[in-house]
Amino acid sequence: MATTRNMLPQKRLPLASLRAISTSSVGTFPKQVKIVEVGPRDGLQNEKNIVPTPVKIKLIDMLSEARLPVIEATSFVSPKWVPQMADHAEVLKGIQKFPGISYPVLIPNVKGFQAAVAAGAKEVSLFGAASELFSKKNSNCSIEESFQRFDQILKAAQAASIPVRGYVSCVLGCPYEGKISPAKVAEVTKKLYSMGCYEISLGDTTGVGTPGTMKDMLSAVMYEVPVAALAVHCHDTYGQALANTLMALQVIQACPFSQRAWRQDSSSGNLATEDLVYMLTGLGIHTGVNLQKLLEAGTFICQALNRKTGSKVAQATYKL
Ligand SMILES: CC(C)(COP(=O)([O-])OP(=O)([O-])OC[C@H]1O[C@@H](n2cnc3c(N)ncnc32)[C@H](O)[C@@H]1OP(=O)([O-])[O-])[C@@H](O)C(=O)NCCC(=O)NCCSC(=O)C[C@@](C)(O)CC(=O)[O-]
Repeated sequence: MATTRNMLPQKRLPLASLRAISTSSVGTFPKQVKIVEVGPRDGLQNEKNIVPTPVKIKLIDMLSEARLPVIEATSFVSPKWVPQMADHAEVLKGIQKFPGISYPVLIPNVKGFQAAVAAGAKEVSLFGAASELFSKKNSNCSIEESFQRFDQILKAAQAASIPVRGYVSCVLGCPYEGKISPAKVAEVTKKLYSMGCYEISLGDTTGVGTPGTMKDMLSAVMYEVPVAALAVHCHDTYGQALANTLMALQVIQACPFSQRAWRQDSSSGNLATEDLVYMLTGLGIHTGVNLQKLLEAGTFICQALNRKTGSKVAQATYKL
């Protein structure tokens, strides 16, 4: 059975994920954006060598110091599928929980949900796909079967008063199926929303999207799901993540049904959080993130992994 290392694109570190809430407009952009940092999960899950648990914990603590409002800490998936995340319970228990910061974890099924809650998770994220083949390769089930799993998770989560966020992968293309229709993305997203996910993050898993395809996809999804429940998760494999993020911010802000509130989530293969924060700050958009401390967290994980940073802002700041 293949692992996700073969299924998902190789990623540079550090990673960024962003979720935006706009309370009023700055030109055509939201005034405020909520960034969901996914580096400790989405980035480290693809590392060739197992990253030591203390390194993961220190990274998350440094990201907390940088005041990322949401930090996806780990995933309670099968360690046979993703050995990198096998220390999920130790990571979740070992990190400092800063007031006002949430630390959701990824789960694929009820078994993962129960293990996550036992380790102290207060929020979980489930993940589906708009591509049948990707669903099969990532979760060993069809899209329809994944809904049955989600139903079980959402019932268990409701009983435990745990909020559930949803991901839809391959919204702008699939590594196995190629083009994915916006209508299919809208259908899967609508299903997750109607089942009870409070927010759905639309993932450009392989980073093939462009501002054009982002616009078309979002237009279809926004027709079916309230904008306030949407987020985007943009990988940077083709260098489009910042542009796609910008387009998503504009499209959603322009939506007449958005009531000036929407959520965005942009992650990467990988868009560096530093670059994202730099761009948003330049647009006058508030994130609450301390860029200097974020740069320090990026430097820490790159040194720990013996990796050159993928962040242009870090390269420029430190003249790398
Ligand atoms: C879903 C399964 C488990 C199905 O995998 P399966 O092999 O069909 O599962 P199963 O139910 O037949 O169980 C097989 C074994 O796994 C165990 N097992 C079963 N569940 C769990 C669990 N939760 N935690 C720990 N162990 C588990 C289970 O107990 C059993 O153990 P055994 O009896 O053989 O010793 C598997 O396919 C899996 O774990 N997949 C996760 C793959 C993954 O993590 N991918 C990356 C995340 S998705 C992503 O990155 C996209 C995203 C979110 O970032 C957005 C984007 O970029 O677009």
